[in-house]
Amino acid sequence: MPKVLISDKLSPAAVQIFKDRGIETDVKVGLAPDELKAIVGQYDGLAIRSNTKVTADILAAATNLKVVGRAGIGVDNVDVPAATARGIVVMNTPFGNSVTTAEHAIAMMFALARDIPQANASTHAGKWEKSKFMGVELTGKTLGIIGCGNIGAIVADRALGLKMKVVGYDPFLSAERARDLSIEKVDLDTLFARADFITLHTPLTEATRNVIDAKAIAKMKKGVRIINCARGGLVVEEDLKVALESGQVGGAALDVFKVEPAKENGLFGMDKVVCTPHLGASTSEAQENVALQVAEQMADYLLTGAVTNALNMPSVSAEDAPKLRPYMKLAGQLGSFAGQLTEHALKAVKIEFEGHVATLNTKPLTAVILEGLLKPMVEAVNMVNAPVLARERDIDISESRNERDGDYHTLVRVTVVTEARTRSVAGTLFGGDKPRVVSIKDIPIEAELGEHMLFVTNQDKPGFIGALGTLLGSHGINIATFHLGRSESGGDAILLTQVDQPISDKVLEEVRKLPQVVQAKALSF
Ligand SMILES: NC(=O)c1ccc[n+]([C@@H]2O[C@H](COP(=O)([O-])OP(=O)(O)OC[C@H]3O[C@@H](n4cnc5c(N)ncnc54)[C@H](O)[C@@H]3O)[C@@H](O)[C@H]2O)c1
Ligand SMILES: O=C(O)[C@H](O)COP(=O)(O)O
Repeated sequence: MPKVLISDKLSPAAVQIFKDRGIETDVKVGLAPDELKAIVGQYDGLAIRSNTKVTADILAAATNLKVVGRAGIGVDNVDVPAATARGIVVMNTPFGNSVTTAEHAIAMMFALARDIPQANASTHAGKWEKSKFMGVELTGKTLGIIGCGNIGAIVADRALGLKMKVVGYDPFLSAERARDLSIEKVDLDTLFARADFITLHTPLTEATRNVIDAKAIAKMKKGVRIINCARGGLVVEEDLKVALESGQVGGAALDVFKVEPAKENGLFGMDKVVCTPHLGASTSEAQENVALQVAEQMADYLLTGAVTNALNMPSVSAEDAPKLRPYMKLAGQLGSFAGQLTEHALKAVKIEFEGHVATLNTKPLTAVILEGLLKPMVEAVNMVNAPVLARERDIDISESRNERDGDYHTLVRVTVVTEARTRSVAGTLFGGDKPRVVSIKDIPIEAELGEHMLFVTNQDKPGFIGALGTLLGSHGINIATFHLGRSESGGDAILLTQVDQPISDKVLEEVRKLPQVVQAKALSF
């Protein structure tokens, strides 16, 4: 039975889902890194929010971990490359808290426009400072949205409802999507020049880090109000402080900080600053959504292999997972076959899907093929990190799909280009779920791959098969299956035989010395 650790405060709905799905669940919130490191090796899944830092060090101790589930959006607290390298799937819940966070940004905008937190504190203090708090109307003002993804788009929608003008900067926002959202797409300097309010909704990346610094602030309208409900590192807090003091920035509403938990910060106590402690996602609705989603996704992955919302692996639906299972085996075998035959640097891999398989989600099959292919060359490769490793090695990967049946109802062909040659191997499923190799180097053959195999290319001449059988017999090697193929009579021939024990280097050398043999390889699957 898989075991999951919940290490941040999640709605109890998550525990219930895990329990209902037969997954043992421990809840241990607030563990110090060393405490987490000491126990993480016991678990198959780790469910977190933003508090748990899933570092490379923690992952190194997570010897059984298969999935990290982030109940929320940002995964900047997870070392995703380190997880990928260890074959650990990292998934999030990209939509569960978007509305709630967008509403928080709008609430922050109102708070800034009308000094609500300051007026609230003053009124509670019995001061009745009616003339002190003079706000601004939002109607007719321009809101600049930096990052127009899920949350940015909802903020735009709400702002348009408030009769604001909305300009947006997002290099990945298409003109068509901007039109659909009624956002005027502008460049960053134009946004700075036109916006009365600026709200940030990008992830924290190298491109977005410090996007609001002194230089950027100098390009903004005097008195601009800035809202950050995305990530702390987007704003240079020291520069913001200077701009608030000078009046260049008229107010700032911050839900996120460079260092969290933010117990001390240079902006705290400033008159024009409104702060909340990373509450963007904190509504009962959003927390219920993300907890349910993450638990379902993690349970699906651990129990069925279905992958949803993974950041480092292609998605596989629960419906597709059983259909893909026999193909995963076939794909792994074909990749492994090609990888074990490869003796030179890989330049390109061409993967063709024909017939029924082309109607399925083939991305996971490509990942498994690459895993099999790279295994003889790269230590610790798995289907999660194989595409990354292949890219790092400049291997050109192409995939084609043709839903029409060819000679077979379903076929996967892997063609490998190395510095020395181009070689292909193809396979199908017999009876819907039994992998068979049906062509090697374009020579037809029909073979089931077993644990220990001998693959030989030879000249099609009489006497070879008898000689090989005698040689294997003289070493006490029992032949389980024997498959032959040839391009034409007397031409190139191939032989693939399954034997009951591994073939030693000594036996292989003797096979290679048989007069007709061009190449002989012991393969294992
Ligand atoms: N305060 C909170 O509690 C809270 C809650 C939820 C999400 N968030 C944060 O909000 C952010 C946005 O979440 P989302 O769900 O909208 O993400 P999203 O991926 O849907 O949208 C992010 C957008 O940013 C854009 N982007 C990327 N690089 C950019 C750049 N250099 N300049 C401008 N735009 C760029 C992307 O194209 C995308 O459209 C994330 O960082 C997330 O972690 C915070
Ligand atoms: O990225 C997110 O989803 C938000 O920052 C929410 O973080 P939290 O789950 O720690 O509140």
